[in-house]
Amino acid sequence: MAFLDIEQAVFTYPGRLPVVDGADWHMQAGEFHCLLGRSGCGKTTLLKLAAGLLRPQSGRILLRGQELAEPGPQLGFMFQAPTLLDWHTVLNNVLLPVSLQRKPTPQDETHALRLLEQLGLSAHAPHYPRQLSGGQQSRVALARALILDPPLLLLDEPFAALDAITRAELQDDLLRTCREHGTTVLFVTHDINEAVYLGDRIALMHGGRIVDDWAIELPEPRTQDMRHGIVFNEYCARVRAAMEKGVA
Ligand SMILES: Nc1ncnc2c1ncn2[C@@H]1O[C@H](COP(=O)(O)OP(=O)(O)OP(=O)(O)O)[C@@H](O)[C@H]1O
Repeated sequence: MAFLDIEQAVFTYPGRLPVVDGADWHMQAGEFHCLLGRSGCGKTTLLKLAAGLLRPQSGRILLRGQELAEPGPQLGFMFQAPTLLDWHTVLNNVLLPVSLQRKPTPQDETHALRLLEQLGLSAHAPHYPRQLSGGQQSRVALARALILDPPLLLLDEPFAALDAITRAELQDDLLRTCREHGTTVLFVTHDINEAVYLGDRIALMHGGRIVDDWAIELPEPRTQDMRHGIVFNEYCARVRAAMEKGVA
């Protein structure tokens, strides 16, 4: 039994051919999994199945061996747009998942402030989202996704709208924070370089299925200078060739 098992999952939007068509994917606890595939191949749909936001018409999604019925506090989400609430401060945005369940305690506030500190945002806790840059807003969204210490974090191209340098900084923040918290991560991207940098494993989706799942054996912690190394670029070339062929 893995931490998250997707077994023969099938999902079809009404009036369409199946988008997810017998996908099998198994994720071990504490690993960083990247889901890579061409645009429109069904990555977001598979992520929503893994989150319990959609139910498969056949097949099963098992979290720690239990069939997933609906999204719960065991899951943190982060999407491409930070989707912060403009009328709440940064601190209250981070606390939102707590507020939806109960009144935040002083301990919750301390936790939120610690996450903001880890992400270099301490000074912005009393500010409003409109006073922050795009990269800072993404960091707030990441802190919000982590506030309930979810064992599983699902991210759908969260850094796609950011410039290259901010994106690299956020990638390092994400890796460090998830390692510290022992979070299992499912990260959707169509950027090969990003997938190789972040992933312990990369799953390749094509034709509604996972057609390959590679272990990326780069040293830990990852550092930006690895991107220029031979091994890193060999991984990128291998993954690109598989994506171009459509199969591994
Ligand atoms: N709500 C919906 N209703 C009908 N079809 C949908 C819906 N959502 C997605 N699709 C279709 O399902 C297919 C897969 O979409 P999905 O967003 O899962 O792909 P993706 O790999 O994440 O794409 P991208 O990389 O471009 O974000 C696409 O053809 C899309 O048009």
